[in-house]
Parts: sequence; structure tokens; C-alpha cells
Amino acid sequence: MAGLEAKGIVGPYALKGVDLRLAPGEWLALLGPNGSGKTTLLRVMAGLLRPRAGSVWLEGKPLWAYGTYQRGRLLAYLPQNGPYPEGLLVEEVVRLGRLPHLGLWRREGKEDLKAVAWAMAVTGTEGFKGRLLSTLSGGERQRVLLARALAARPRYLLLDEPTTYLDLEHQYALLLLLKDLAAQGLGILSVLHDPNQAALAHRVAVLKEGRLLAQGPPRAVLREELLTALYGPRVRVTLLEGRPHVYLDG
Ligand SMILES: Nc1ncnc2c1ncn2[C@@H]1O[C@H](COP(=O)(O)OP(=O)(O)OP(=O)(O)O)[C@@H](O)[C@H]1O
Repeated sequence: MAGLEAKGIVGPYALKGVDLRLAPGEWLALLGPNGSGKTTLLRVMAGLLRPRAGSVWLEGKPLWAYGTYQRGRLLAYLPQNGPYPEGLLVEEVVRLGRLPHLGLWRREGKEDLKAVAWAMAVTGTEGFKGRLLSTLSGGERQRVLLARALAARPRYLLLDEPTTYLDLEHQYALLLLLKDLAAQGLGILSVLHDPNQAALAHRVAVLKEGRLLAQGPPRAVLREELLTALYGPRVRVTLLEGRPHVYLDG
């Protein structure tokens, strides 16, 4: 079956039994308080951490049954604050995103260069092409690393707090890009802290103390009752242009 699916994930750390399915063409936002297990779940679904129990399925096959390159062609993961290659130019970094397609020996072809150019265009990073990655600001670097992930033209994209280093304009540019990429068929799972950003996704899943508290369309999930249980009694929710708008009272 198409999709990326976590089944009965227990451990490591906080996770206490999580079932979550990401479909192609959907943008699913993962919300939850600090320490609830969001990053851990993302890393488990990316195949970077092994759960104590449960399994992850990619396109109907266990994730562990894929080779690294084969998995990398289908699934890209962007950590929140991950390591980045030193001493490389931005364009070289984005080209690294093609590695799962190239393997160790194949030379880049037209298709590879096209994917790199596309990834840099949609993330607005062409202007940094010739710069050393290490000389960019945190937000600029984050966009380049997103370009690297997109250059693989994966079917599923896992993003850990992708808006953290971005200014307001770039935050919304990124959220609109996610919507657009999902419309083109990409399945996107993004950890987000801001419920108002999560409200833009197709679906929201809420994690609390390692368990899924709720999942569904933003209007069904982002309700005052649930959010006050997560973030305290001052949380208020109204509807703005048909979407939940969350703010703190007083
Ligand atoms: N390497 C580790 N060793 C021990 N405990 C860990 C490790 N990594 C994470 N944890 C614990 O697992 C729990 C969940 O962590 P995780 O990073 O998944 O939470 P999160 O929901 O992403 O939090 P945040 O919103 O703060 O980023 C936390 O209590 C954390 O301390």
C-alpha cells in the first residue's frame, strides 16, 4: 500500500505505542509539547532509530528491508539542527541530494542537474549557489538543506521544525511551498510548534507523552479543549477565514 506508516511504535525513549500513516499527496503536521516524542517519532519513521517494538512500512514494505540508496530515493529527512557539511559550496551541497540516485559511481546526468536546479528554484536558494554553506545565516542554511532534501525528488519528506530559523516571510513561503509540493503528490510530515502553522496542513496529529492524543483535519483537532489540555488554560481558539486561529488570552 502506498504511504509511510508507523505501526505500534514503542520506544525508543518517550514513544508508548504510536500508529501514524502519511499518505502520498498529504501534508500532515505533528504537534505536541516539548519532550512528547515528535523528533523521536520522525527519526523512527526515517529509519534512523529502531523502535523497541512496532515497525515502519514504506510503500507496503518494511522500512528495514530497503537499502540506503533505495530508501533515500523515496524518503528524505531534514533534522531540526542537524550537522551540515563543512567546506562545501551551496550548489555542491544541494547536488549531494542526488546521491541516492547516483550511487557511488554514476556521473550526474541531465535529470540530476534538472532536479538540483528545480530544488534551488523552489527554495529560493539559487542566489547562494557559489557561497560556502558555512557562511550562510541559520535561515538561509535551513533553506539550502531543504533544497538538498528536495533534490532527491523523494515521495515522502519528513521535516523537523522546518520554520524555526526562518523569518516571518520565509516561514510562510515555506508553508505555502509545502502545500504546493503536497499538491504535486509529495507526502509531507512536519513537526511544527505553532498551531497556527499546523492549521495550514491537511491533517494534524497531536502527540502527548509519547501517545497520539488526536489526529484529523485542523478544524477537528485544533480545538480549545484539546489545546488547553496541552498548553494550559489561557489558550483560545477562534475561526479566521474558516481556519482555527490559536492565541493566548491575557
Ligand atoms: N538520546 C536520548 N537519550 C535519552 N533520552 C532521550 C534521547 N533523545 C530523546 N530523549 C528523550 O525522549 C523524550 C522525547 O524527546 P523528543 O526529542 O522526541 O521530543 P520532542 O517532542 O521532539 O521535543 P521538542 O519539542 O523539545 O523538540 C524527551 O524526554 C527526551 O529527553
